[in-house]
Amino acid sequence: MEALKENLKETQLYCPFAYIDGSWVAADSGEQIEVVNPATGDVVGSVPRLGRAETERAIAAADAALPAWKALTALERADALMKWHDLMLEHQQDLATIMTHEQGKPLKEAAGEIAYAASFLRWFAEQARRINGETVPAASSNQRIVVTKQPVGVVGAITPWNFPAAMITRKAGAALAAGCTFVVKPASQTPFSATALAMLAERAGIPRGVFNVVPGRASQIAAALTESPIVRKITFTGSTEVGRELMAQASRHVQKISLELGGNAPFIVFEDADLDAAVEGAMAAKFRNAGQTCVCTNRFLVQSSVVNAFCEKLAVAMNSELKVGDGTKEGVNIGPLIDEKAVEKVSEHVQDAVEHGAELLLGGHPHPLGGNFFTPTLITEANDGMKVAGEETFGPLAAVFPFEDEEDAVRMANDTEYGLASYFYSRDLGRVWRVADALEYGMVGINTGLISNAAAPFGGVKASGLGREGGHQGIEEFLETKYLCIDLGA
Ligand SMILES: NC(=O)C1=CN([C@@H]2O[C@H](COP(=O)(O)OP(=O)(O)OC[C@H]3O[C@@H](n4cnc5c(N)ncnc54)[C@H](OP(=O)(O)O)[C@@H]3O)[C@@H](O)[C@H]2O)C=CC1
Ligand SMILES: O=C(O)[C@H](O)CS(=O)(=O)O
Repeated sequence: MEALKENLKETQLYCPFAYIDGSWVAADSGEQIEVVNPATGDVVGSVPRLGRAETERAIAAADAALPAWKALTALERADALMKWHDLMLEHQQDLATIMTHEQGKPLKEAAGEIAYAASFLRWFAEQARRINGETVPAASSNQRIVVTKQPVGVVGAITPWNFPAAMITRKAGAALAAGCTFVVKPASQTPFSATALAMLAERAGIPRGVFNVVPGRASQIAAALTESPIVRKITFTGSTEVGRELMAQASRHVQKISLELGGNAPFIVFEDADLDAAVEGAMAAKFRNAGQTCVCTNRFLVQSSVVNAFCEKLAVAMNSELKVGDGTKEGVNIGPLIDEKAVEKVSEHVQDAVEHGAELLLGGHPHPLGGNFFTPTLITEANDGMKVAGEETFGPLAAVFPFEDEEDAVRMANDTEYGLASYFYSRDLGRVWRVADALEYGMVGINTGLISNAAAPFGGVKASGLGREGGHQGIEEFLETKYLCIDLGA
């Protein structure tokens, strides 16, 4: 715990409390969640383990804060979000240090996430002032049809450990810009990024009750959020399994719901691709956050005529560019996985693939550093009978599946229950449009391995979720449409 605070310029950003109605509070039970550094196993600190009763108080606080917050002008809300944005960037290094200690990603990558997270506050501050209604030609001359937009109200959010700041601001930025108030349960493995955000929201002048952070028992907090008719929107990022549960729970009060769930991204390399560019894109799409992102490539589908050349180039890049270690150490760009269970899953996928005929070209085992570190791994001759074909690995395993022709590639790419991100490399214009049209995914990276930015509608289809975050679509998730029919009389 001291190690983290000693590394902060501003130790007050280390906030071991929940944040409800503008107060820093403990759990009613006094229970705590211990947070462990995934690289060292050291205790980073503890936060309160809240439950149903505290969450109900947070919902009540958000409800009480709603009228005044939504009555502000769009410009006033935008200004508050921009102050929060500026404070995030002012404290970028401290926020990154907190994140690396609790989530493990290398400091440079954590600082990048802080900038990415802040970009959502700026994006939605701009969007706040462009929530437009419309008038529609009425059927009769003495009537007027007006369509207006209003905030949905109190929002309940549950977020994952892999992007502990960006997944909160991607939701809270849109919600607050729309005039909603917000209660978020962060992942238990990464609560300090969330409480630091609350500290900065408070300093930005965001009024008490507008933004609340409730670390604690996931099922109890989710129950409190979904059983409350005051909560009008549920927004979740995490596994498809939990997303399905929340969708069912949200049906009780017909709450609006956005789900950003799991993925199984294909990365298709056609024979007409620029192979060097494809390898550069592959490194970005596979190894960001040590492979622990929902948009990371899970399957490399490579045309058989270029599969050997691609694998050779990718192996060279992996060997020369990837350095595994503690994310606080200079030069490290592959940190630990989040926990032992994650290491076991990657090991299981590698072992299963080899047992079913895959050829191991690089790595294939936990890293000599031990603990939660895993050696970046490359296998080829993968096929659809392997676990890695259908399950999200969520780790540094690059699995190469050869294919024969374009039709084969599209069929293989779409052969999954997921539909979040996909990528392909081709320099044939006709192929680019044919494949982009045929891929059953919410997002398609074409000749690039990095697609995430606040200006674009991020989200998936099928088992990867519902709704979009970012773009102009992102704020619509927190608005209701109201239709006014005005009769002007005789
Ligand atoms: N589409 C996207 O943008 C993203 C998708 N994901 C997906 O999530 C998975 C990995 O993330 P991970 O955090 O392990 O996912 P989980 O779904 O396990 O956890 C996500 C959040 O849900 C909470 N949670 C866990 N169980 C329940 C429950 N029964 N009811 C309500 N909330 C619950 C967790 O709380 P607690 O921490 O206390 O257990 C955490 O805050 C992968 O499948 C990944 O692809 C992850 C990030 C982004
Ligand atoms: O949690 C995730 O995986 C993020 O949604 C991925 S991204 O937005 O950083 O690309």
